[in-house]
Amino acid sequence: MTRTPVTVTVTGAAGQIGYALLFRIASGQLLGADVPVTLRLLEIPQGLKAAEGTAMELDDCAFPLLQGIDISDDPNVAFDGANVALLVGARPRTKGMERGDLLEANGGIFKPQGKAINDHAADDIKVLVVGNPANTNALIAQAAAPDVPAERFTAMTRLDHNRALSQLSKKTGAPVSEIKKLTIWGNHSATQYPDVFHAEVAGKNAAEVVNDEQWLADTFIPTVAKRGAAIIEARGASSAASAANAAIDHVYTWVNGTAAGDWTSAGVVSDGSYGVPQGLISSFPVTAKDGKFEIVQGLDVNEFSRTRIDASVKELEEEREAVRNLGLI
Ligand SMILES: NC(=O)C1=CN([C@@H]2O[C@H](COP(=O)(O)OP(=O)(O)OC[C@H]3O[C@@H](n4cnc5c(N)ncnc54)[C@H](O)[C@@H]3O)[C@@H](O)[C@H]2O)C=CC1
Ligand SMILES: O=C([O-])CC(=O)C(=O)O
Repeated sequence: MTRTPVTVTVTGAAGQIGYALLFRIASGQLLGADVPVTLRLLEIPQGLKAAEGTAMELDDCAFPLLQGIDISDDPNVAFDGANVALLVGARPRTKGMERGDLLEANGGIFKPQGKAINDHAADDIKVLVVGNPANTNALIAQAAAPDVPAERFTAMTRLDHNRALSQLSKKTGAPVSEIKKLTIWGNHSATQYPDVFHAEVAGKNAAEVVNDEQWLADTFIPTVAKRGAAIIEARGASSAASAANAAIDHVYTWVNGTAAGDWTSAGVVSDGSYGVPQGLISSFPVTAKDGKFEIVQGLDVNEFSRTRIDASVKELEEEREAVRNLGLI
């Protein structure tokens, strides 16, 4: 194998998403079946032993593409030379915690990680933030990395996108492979807006195929937006394998591109498109080409969509204001 290995740093490596993610990265599903990888696992000191256990299991898979595994509790070490960073580890909301407390606790994680990426990562670093609140954590990390182009920081809404694909497939009877151009707008939260108005089902407009605005408003949108909570209720733990799968999809698409005639959804830095204030990390319809995401331009946004996009963007603005007041950005 002659190709230089790609260094992939995963934070929260000993957590449940980490456990579902690392083996797929090492097997070549993140970057491609011919791309060797070196893994860097970042954990807090209490998580190091479990991360070592996961590294032992990775060894035991004898993945041909896996060139090495390093484990650290120091972001400056873990992000050194990183080409791809998956920021999964975050402080979960615990009982009695207000939103401000959650943002502050996560600021303590994502600000130093953003700085470590700024100071130590490779020039081509691509960052995906999975840990919640993902969009605002991505904003905190990005603000702490002034030397890295802002568009290299993204937040994960691909799980929401995949959830929407699956729900629309069930409703219409069309396989997911026949559904194109779905969009998740806004925040990875209950205010997100899954939009089918530009989507296609087997080449036909999805909203016309469904032809049921009440189903969209009362069933589809809340099912997708509240799916995370429904999984927690059913499983007693938050989504892990599906979240890891979406992280794989997000990075694979970012690196290898979107198919012609389709797009995907990702939380990316707004350039002001569709009235989303510049600088917010908001979910948009995006294409990927040559390792870059681009926001799909020129879509008509109807009244039904406008109200919902605005509500989610308003929440993102409030989160940005809160972290600004906390001195995190
Ligand atoms: N954007 C999305 O679609 C989704 C986001 N999530 C979020 O992903 C995050 C991780 O979820 P799980 O793996 O289930 O959580 P988990 O609690 O099982 O694992 C988190 C891991 O992060 C580690 N960690 C905490 N602080 C860290 C730090 N400063 N540096 C390195 N590691 C650190 C912990 O020790 C733990 O091992 C959560 O915030 C969750 O809400 C989950 C599902 C979907
Ligand atoms: O709700 C959670 O904590 C996990 C999550 O983000 C999701 O499943 O979408």
